[in-house]
Amino acid sequence: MRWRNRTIASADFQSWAISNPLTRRIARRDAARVYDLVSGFVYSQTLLACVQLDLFSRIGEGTAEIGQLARSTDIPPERMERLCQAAAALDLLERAGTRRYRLGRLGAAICGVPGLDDMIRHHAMFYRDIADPVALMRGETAPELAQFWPYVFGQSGVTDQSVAQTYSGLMTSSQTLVSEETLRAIDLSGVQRLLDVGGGTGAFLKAVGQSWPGVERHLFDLPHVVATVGDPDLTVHSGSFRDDPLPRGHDACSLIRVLYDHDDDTVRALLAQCHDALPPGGRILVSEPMAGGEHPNKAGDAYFGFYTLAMTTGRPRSAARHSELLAEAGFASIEILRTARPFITGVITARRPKASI
Ligand SMILES: CC(C)=CCC/C(C)=C/CC/C(C)=C/C=C/C(C)=C/C=C/C=C(C)/C=C/C=C(C)/C=C/C=C(C)/C=C/CC(C)(C)O
Ligand SMILES: C[S@@+](CC[C@H](N)C(=O)[O-])C[C@H]1O[C@@H](n2cnc3c(N)ncnc32)[C@H](O)[C@@H]1O
Repeated sequence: MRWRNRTIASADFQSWAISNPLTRRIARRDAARVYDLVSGFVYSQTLLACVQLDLFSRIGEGTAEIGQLARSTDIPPERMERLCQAAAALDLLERAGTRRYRLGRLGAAICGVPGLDDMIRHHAMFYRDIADPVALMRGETAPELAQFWPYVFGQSGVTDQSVAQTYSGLMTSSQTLVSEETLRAIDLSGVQRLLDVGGGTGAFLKAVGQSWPGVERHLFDLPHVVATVGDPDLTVHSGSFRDDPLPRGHDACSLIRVLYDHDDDTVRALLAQCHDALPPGGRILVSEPMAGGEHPNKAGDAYFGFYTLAMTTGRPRSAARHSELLAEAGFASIEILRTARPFITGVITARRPKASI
């Protein structure tokens, strides 16, 4: 590996490799990947500008002309053209003639992902937090994301409904794909009563109701979060898993995008609580984006690694690490399930052993 890296790092080797028919393809591909890493933040900001200016919905299913887009967004036409050309280069838009554009494949896909628009908008804040990544890593900054998700710090005293609604709204809309992936991976047959711990406003349980209508659904979350739940089909329990016991009488419990918000001590205590609250044979389900461990991945290790750093709490964990923590809490029959889009979520299930230890 040392020899490989010394060779690739040589400028002479690089110019030889790009013109040699045998190595040309790999050299070109790696050079383009390096270019994308170097300039990726500009691509993300191009996307943010499109979203902030509502370009995709302004264009809709038809086409739009530069002058029209410029007027409706109050951007000078020459600059609007620059944005549209940049977006077309990224397949967000497509040229539909001179100075006219339609949605590109990726622009159309973004319109179809529930909540992605809001997720992209809130990245303006995340982007400011990682502007000086070294200062962030040294803990010398006061990241805004830490203020945006107040519940993570156990601020159950947060009573401001507008704060609760903003973050619950983002969480709910971003839940659709997570539920979809999770429910595709798991089989809930045999489950009679499911408790969704940290279930937010009940988006996952709503999806469970559609796929598994026989399952009785219970939600546990902080008081100011459950205050906004109005679904009569859900039984709502309010409390904090840090301070209160979990409700009993369920044969399964789920933790969807909950563990990565917290440090290992909180996770250990929460898993132990889930174990105690379940009957022997009861199932636990963990679903959240996961780090790759020995095979680091972009969503878990890069995106959520930095995201949780900016939140100043929590960390993404690999499936192997989750399995260790589950085993430590007394769970057995641990299964790592495959999802079609692991960047959306990874899924693990386990059981409290019948002869409990
Ligand atoms: C039909 C024709 C003509 C051709 C067919 C060709 C074809 C098959 C094309 C494919 C088109 C297609 C279906 C594309 C679909 C694309 C999709 C579904 C893309 C989905 C992308 C999803 C993304 C990018 C999701 C991003 C999610 C993020 C960034 C989530 C962040 C979550 C956060 C920050 C949560 C925070 C919670 C906290 C605080 C950490 O607890
Ligand atoms: C990242 S959100 C996930 C919400 C939902 N499961 C989803 O995937 O959309 C984490 C959830 O954990 C809840 N939570 C955080 N700390 C909690 C605590 N101490 N007790 C109960 N719920 C808590 C939050 O209120 C929030 O709804």
